[in-house]
Amino acid sequence: MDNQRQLEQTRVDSVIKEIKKQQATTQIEYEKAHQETSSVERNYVQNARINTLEVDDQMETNAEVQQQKNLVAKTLENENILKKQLDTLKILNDSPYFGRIDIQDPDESQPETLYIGTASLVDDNHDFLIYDWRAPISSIYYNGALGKVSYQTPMGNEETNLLKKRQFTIENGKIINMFDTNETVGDEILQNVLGEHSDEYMRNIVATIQKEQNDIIRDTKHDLLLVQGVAGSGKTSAILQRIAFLLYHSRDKLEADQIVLFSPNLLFSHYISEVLPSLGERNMRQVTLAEFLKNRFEGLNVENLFMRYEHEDSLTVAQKKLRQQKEHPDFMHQIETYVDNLPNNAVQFRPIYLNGSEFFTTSQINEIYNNLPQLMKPSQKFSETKNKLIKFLNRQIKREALSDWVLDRIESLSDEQYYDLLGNKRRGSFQSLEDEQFYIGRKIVHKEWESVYDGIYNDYFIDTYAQYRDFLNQNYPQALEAFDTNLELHKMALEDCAPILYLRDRLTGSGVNHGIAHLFIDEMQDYSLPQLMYLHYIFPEAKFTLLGDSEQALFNEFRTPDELLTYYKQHLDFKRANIIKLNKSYRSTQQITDFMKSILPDGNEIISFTRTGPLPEIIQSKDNDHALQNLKIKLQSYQNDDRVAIITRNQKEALALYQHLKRDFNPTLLDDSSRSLPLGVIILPIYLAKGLEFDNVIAFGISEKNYSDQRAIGILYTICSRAMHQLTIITCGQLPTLLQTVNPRLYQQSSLIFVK
Ligand SMILES: Nc1ncnc2c1ncn2[C@@H]1O[C@H](COP(=O)(O)OP(=O)(O)OP(=O)(O)O)[C@@H](O)[C@H]1O
Repeated sequence: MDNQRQLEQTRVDSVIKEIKKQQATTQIEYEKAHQETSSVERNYVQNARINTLEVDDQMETNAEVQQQKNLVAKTLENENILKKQLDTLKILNDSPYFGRIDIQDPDESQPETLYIGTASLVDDNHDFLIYDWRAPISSIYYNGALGKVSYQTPMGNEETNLLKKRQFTIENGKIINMFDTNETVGDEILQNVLGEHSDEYMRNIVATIQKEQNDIIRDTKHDLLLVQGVAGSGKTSAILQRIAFLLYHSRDKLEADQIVLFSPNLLFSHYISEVLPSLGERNMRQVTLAEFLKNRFEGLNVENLFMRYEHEDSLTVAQKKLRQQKEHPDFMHQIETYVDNLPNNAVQFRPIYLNGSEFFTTSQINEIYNNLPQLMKPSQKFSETKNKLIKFLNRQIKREALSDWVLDRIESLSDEQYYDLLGNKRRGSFQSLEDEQFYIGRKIVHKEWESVYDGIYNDYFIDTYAQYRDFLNQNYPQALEAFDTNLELHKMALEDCAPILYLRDRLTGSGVNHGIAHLFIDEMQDYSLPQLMYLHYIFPEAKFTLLGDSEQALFNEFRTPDELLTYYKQHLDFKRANIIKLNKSYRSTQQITDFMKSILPDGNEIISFTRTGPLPEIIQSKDNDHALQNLKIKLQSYQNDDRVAIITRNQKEALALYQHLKRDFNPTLLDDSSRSLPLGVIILPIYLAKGLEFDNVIAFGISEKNYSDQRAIGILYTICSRAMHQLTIITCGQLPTLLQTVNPRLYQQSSLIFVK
């Protein structure tokens, strides 16, 4: 192997030489392109500034400006392409590839050797020195055992014989590790990767993608892909790789901003933000459900999952029942029936105002709507009403264009303002001066009445809340009081959001976005079905990839993966749905995984990855003061640059803990607006730790009182599964029942600081 290693190193050296050569030439081209863009931009600015007072000049200027604008866009595009090439070459320069496959095609006499890396590299002879990991042929590196293998190409299925599979770890141009493997993409390299410390940013897993993860990444057949995976099984990693794959696979028709990822919180958005750039791709759009809803309910304080989680215990049985009803798909179907059969006189119109007085009154709008053919659907009537309102408005504008106030305004315009209003028209080119004044006058009135246009375009003439209230009144009168109180307080309950938006969009025919091609939802167990139904309604072209872990359901009731699939198939109208399950947990050491799986009733399905570490530690404390004392002793055992997360059940506990520790340990208390993960001691409630991982986790405040309810198992499981290397549980009082069933051999009990 030593000889082999030498040969491979020689190849690495020559590939790096080629990379450096390409870097040098691309850099020159890039600088040239950059200069060109700057000069074209300068030209553009100058031309745009040219004296626009002379009519002929102005015409010429307009045409030239448009031409220059196109030129700027073109040179900029060229510059961006070169910049992307440079970024990719930089990534390759550090580590050109991580895999090699030797294949023998049936019709070839000689085997062929291919190297696989983050991106392709082609030399002057058009030979591939490196194949992109997303190329069709590369899939056999992740999928195939030695022997006969097949892979998908755009032309159909191809077969070949896989003779060798070799893995490398290359750092700064030197082979650190290299070995041949048969079936899986190697445990040894995976061991090393997983043994490293956690970082502020998630890393890509391109060199060690596992077979079942590869199925998720390369799936292009299904329009609903459900990924159910145990904690730490690489769901998030796999979907980020999937996004990179899709961008490559459909590179002619898919752009990063046609992909939306709903992430669980802002910390998580920050945590995963480096993965795609490290693969040479642009990031997709990212949004949290809370941000998405906040944008759509401007001016209202929209409840988010965290608020709901914090207040969960204060709800009455009746309130919980009502919420369940609102989060049932039937509720959305009732809205459909309500909207589709809405009588004319029940549509809740409201006036459109201009400067405080009614411009279009409710009865005017009602009249337009009522006079439309009865057979039209409400959304058609609504858009027809909109068209008619615009026509009325335009007519009014024409009437107003030569009124006294407008003529006065024209008189007082400066030359510059006048030409601005003329736009592409030429002064003096109108049939008469009155025509020109009429033209300018219309522009002035149009500007002055812009808010009326806005009101019509943005559907302000329908009172959505009153409409929803009417729906509740007919179907759930018991829900009215709470809804009214909320509105008075400018609040909106989370369970009302999707139904209201659905009602509004279905009634007005607006809100639908055909431009989104893929929608990803992480932590899907936290979404209600009405929310998903609404997202499917407004993103009708989007293929959905939903990932989650039923066991980590902090907010909703538990459903098994198969129940979920059936449930979604029944209520979400997708044609080709598929579920992929991941059972192997990669994040934590075997000791931590074995411990956390023993908390779950059916945890046996979880397979731990064979990476060893210390047993989880349970420190029993007799009361809260003692628990704090133990916590402080434990914290002293860490170094300043360790990242230690103390995870509590809720924000109140986190805050109390922060007060106790702030003097001695300078901890960081995270809340739902936090965006980054500093080193040192971090305190956070579990819902903010979703999707994240830490070298060391301390679960604090675990007591029988606090952890005996229905949600306790899911919460404790989620807390424990955030730990990569070390897990400590500090209890308060005797061991809670849910830990009593855990086999004592799976943890170490710290007796040193235990006081009876
Ligand atoms: N194939 C792989 N190669 C290297 N590391 C991997 C692989 N799969 C997963 N990991 C690592 O395992 C850890 C957990 O992965 P990830 O966060 O994607 O899991 P998850 O299923 O989304 O977890 P959770 O649901 O608990 O948040 C990460 O550190 C990730 O880098």
